[in-house]
Amino acid sequence: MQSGKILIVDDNKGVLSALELLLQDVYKTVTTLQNPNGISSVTDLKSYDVILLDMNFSSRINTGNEGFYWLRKLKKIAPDASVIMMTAFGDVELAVNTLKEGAIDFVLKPWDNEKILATIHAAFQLGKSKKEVSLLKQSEKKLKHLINETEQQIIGTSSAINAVLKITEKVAKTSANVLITGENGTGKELIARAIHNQSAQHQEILVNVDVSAIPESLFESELFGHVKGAFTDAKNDRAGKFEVAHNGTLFLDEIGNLPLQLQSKLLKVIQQKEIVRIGSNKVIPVNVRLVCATNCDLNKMVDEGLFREDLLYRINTIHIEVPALRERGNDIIELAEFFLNKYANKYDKKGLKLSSAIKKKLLKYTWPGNIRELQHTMERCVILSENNLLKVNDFMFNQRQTKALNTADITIDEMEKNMIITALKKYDGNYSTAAEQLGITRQTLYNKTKRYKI
Ligand SMILES: Nc1ncnc2c1ncn2[C@@H]1O[C@H](COP(=O)(O)OP(=O)(O)OP(=O)(O)O)[C@@H](O)[C@H]1O
Repeated sequence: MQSGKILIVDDNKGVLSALELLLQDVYKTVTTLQNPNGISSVTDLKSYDVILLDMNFSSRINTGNEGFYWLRKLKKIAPDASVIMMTAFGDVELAVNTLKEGAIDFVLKPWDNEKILATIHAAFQLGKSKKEVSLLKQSEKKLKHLINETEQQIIGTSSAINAVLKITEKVAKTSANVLITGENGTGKELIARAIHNQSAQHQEILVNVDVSAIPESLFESELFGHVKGAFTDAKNDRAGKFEVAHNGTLFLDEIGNLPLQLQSKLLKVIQQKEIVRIGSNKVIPVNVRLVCATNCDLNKMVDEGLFREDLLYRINTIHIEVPALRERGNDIIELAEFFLNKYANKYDKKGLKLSSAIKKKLLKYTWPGNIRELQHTMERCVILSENNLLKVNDFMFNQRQTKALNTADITIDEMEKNMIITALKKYDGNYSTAAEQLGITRQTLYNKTKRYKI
């Protein structure tokens, strides 16, 4: 027996008892109503899965208008109920019109038992699917909310960061594509998330893609999806990141690392606002707000033929440059104290404070790894601290950098080694660009990294 609830509304007693008899062995609850005026007093009307509704109640004038009237009333109270109209007069045109008003099907009287059972069953299944979809949508909404909840506070009051936050707020409300640039660890991803969270699509999700982490051979599949059997490892259909981000924000991090040949594929999707999964020929429209980030100089890359100019124009309607930490003055102390509290709580070491000597040192240091480096420095310091007042000795700054700053104490070889490390770090291990910046050939750079065991 099906668990469904069926309501039959008909002024003909014979019809009611015949249908009740037919359905009571199939569905758990079968309720009959002879007078449609009783519809509004059925308190749990919304809980009915299927409602069978007669088209003609005032027996003399069979225009079907009463059916329309009661159908509208029903749909108002229980918009999700599956309503099947019943008409004794074979007036198919009228019955078809009820479909436009929200009925899902109609049956003609006298009915064929098997046919009416099949119609009711189909309506019941449809209602069930609709409820499932609605439940899924609700949990999707909750999930999206949870995903977006990772919103993090942006610390800092310097004019440099304030200018960034101001433009972030302005651009968030538009649908413009945004390019965020800045050194590693300056908070580009944080800014991308802030744009999404202040945008009209904040209820939807932000999909984060680290372009440099995707092997070239998988790029298309990751971004545009594939269908089962499209290639050896395609065991199932899979949506790409563009589809997942539909109606939300797609954050493409490290866009400067995208190989040229893939740049044209990305450009096509951005221009056409549609994707085709690998192995399929079905065109799927995608509506995403694009935010890209990079620590590369894309204009320079365009000049060098490494980045498509037309793609650059597409992605940087608005350009936000996130300043390096060393350009944010006292934000360094605000951030250091923020991370100090965070890790003091995490490692249960409350009451820690920064000495004025260490504050001076923090302000003087150049923070090549920016906020990420400061964050790690503070975590290490909290773990290793033995007193409440943190002193210079508690801090372990990036050895390479501190040495490089104090050039008087190091050899030329060490200086060269530091320069190579810094250049490779700056260009994310890209030998060609690092070699160019250092003014040596790629081969020389390669030989030197081997010699210095970098
Ligand atoms: N203003 C800020 N306030 C608090 N935390 C910050 C701030 N800026 C950055 N962070 C934190 O610093 C870390 C690095 O930030 P993020 O990952 O956004 O930098 P990024 O510029 O995207 O780095 P990458 O270039 O390496 O991708 C993160 O843990 C982030 O939460």
